Amino acid sequence: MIRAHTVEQVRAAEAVLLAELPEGALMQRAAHGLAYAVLDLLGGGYGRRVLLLVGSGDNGGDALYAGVVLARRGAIVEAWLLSDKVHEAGLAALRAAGGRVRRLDTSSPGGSDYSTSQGPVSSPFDVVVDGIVGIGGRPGLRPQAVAALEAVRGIPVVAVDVPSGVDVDSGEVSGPHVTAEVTVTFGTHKIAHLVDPAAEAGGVTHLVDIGLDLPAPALEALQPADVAALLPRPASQAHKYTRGVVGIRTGSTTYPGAAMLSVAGADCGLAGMVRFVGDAAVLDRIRTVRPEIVGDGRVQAWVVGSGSHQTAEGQLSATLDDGVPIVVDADALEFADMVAGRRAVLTPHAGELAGMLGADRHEIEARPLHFVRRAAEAYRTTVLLKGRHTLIAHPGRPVRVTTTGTPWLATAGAGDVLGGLIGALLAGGLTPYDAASVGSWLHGAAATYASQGGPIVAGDVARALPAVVASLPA
Ligand SMILES: NC(=O)C1=CN([C@@H]2O[C@H](COP(=O)(O)OP(=O)(O)OC[C@H]3O[C@@H](n4cnc5c(N)ncnc54)[C@H](OP(=O)(O)O)[C@@H]3O)[C@@H](O)[C@H]2O)[C@@H](O)CC1
Ligand SMILES: Nc1ncnc2c1ncn2[C@@H]1O[C@H](COP(=O)(O)OP(=O)(O)O)[C@@H](O)[C@H]1O
Ligand SMILES: [K+]
Repeated sequence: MIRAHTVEQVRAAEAVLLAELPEGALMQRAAHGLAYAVLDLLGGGYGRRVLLLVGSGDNGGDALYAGVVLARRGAIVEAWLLSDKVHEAGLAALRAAGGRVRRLDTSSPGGSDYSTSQGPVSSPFDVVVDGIVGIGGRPGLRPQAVAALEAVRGIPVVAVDVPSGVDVDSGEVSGPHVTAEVTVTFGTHKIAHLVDPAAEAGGVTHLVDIGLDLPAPALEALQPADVAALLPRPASQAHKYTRGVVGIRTGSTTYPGAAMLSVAGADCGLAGMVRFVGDAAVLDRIRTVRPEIVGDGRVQAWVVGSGSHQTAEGQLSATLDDGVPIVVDADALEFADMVAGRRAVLTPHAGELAGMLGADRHEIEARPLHFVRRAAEAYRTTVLLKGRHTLIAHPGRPVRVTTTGTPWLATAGAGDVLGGLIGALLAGGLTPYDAASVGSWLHGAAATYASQGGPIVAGDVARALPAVVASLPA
């Protein structure tokens, strides 16, 4: 499991270690981890040109001490100081290691004056280390930082702890911020590493263990071993009914494809049987390609909503009496009040969640974590907000984030496959929270597997599911 903690949690854990360790030890751990990540990116140190952007706090201190390590490996290191106040011991160490230092003229309102006692900016750099702000920063960047970043635009950036300027605890972005290739973080992931839009700004995250002892996380991301452990697998004495039956009430004569794709997601082999309840002509079409699909009967989970058109309300209310968990998707989300407080997974994309909460789609996209939590509280059930990094919220549980997938998954009908898959996992006995997060992980992994870097359609995702399940650790 990848776990992410709030700044407050990190500060508290850090305080315990700071009291135990010699002064500066924690920063040395962080700086060494950072330096080795930079060496990794550059393929070595000797002769490489490294620019450190150094802010006023310990984030800048990390950058300065990493600069020391890099200078000792033969790198040509230059630091641009963005504030009159900097980590003095780190600065002295960098100077002693042969690093060059430029003090930005912070009196210049635009912050664009880089002329210093040592002359104007000259050579380009191989990498920029963003030590502007870390977990102590407020969202946005000051003009000096913006100007410095502008001057080095196009050069790969390694962010220290977080890409400066993002809101660390929400993953929101409300002003200028760094966009990094790699973010090197310490002790644990922060929320901004996993939640968009900040997560996208940080590039690949590299975690350096500094020995923090941390409480339960605010956020978590399943890894293959977690998915393998949660996956419902057939017992040796299993039969189809003990494995669970999933019922699909989706599609319509107008949208038969939605029914076919929901069934494809459900019919991935993770449930014992799949029932389709709907238009007879649609069932006939499904059976021409999937002869194993049966009609109405008892189920352990329902999937309702995609392509239901005007029948969504009736389809949803028809499922309620069974008292089994329900996946509520697409057209049925308008009637999600009906499942408030029940075992359910609501699966909106940003536009659908906007409709449910009376918000604007752009607001949801800018603050997905805030809104998915709000929806889970409002409906007192599991809510899965689809996107590049899908979020799954359930009252009282850490939000789960899905980091599998590819942008090629943004294709018509992919959501129908996901709904069916989550239904199969519910039928297999997972809780709505686990079914949603395991389903979302498998769906993203299947998309990546099917895509191999190229385009895919929704049916390809469903077809790849068995191979992805088979590739999980035993
Ligand atoms: N915790 C841990 O376990 C470990 C932490 N470590 C490291 O320490 C980092 C945290 O250091 P920190 O607390 O000194 O805060 P940090 O983020 O460097 O700077 C905050 C200062 O910046 C300023 N400022 C604020 N907003 C700004 C803005 N938008 N744009 C520009 N400037 C802005 C403001 O100062 P001001 O200029 O307003 O006086 C504020 O005081 C952490 O991220 C990690 O790298 C590791 O070394 C070891 C393990
Ligand atoms: N940029 C992206 N990167 C990765 N996955 C994405 C991206 N955009 C959307 N997705 C995923 O693609 C799927 C789209 O589902 P949905 O919006 O319901 O489409 P449809 O209604 O056509 O089935 C979701 O699983 C979502 O998480
Ligand atoms: K930073």
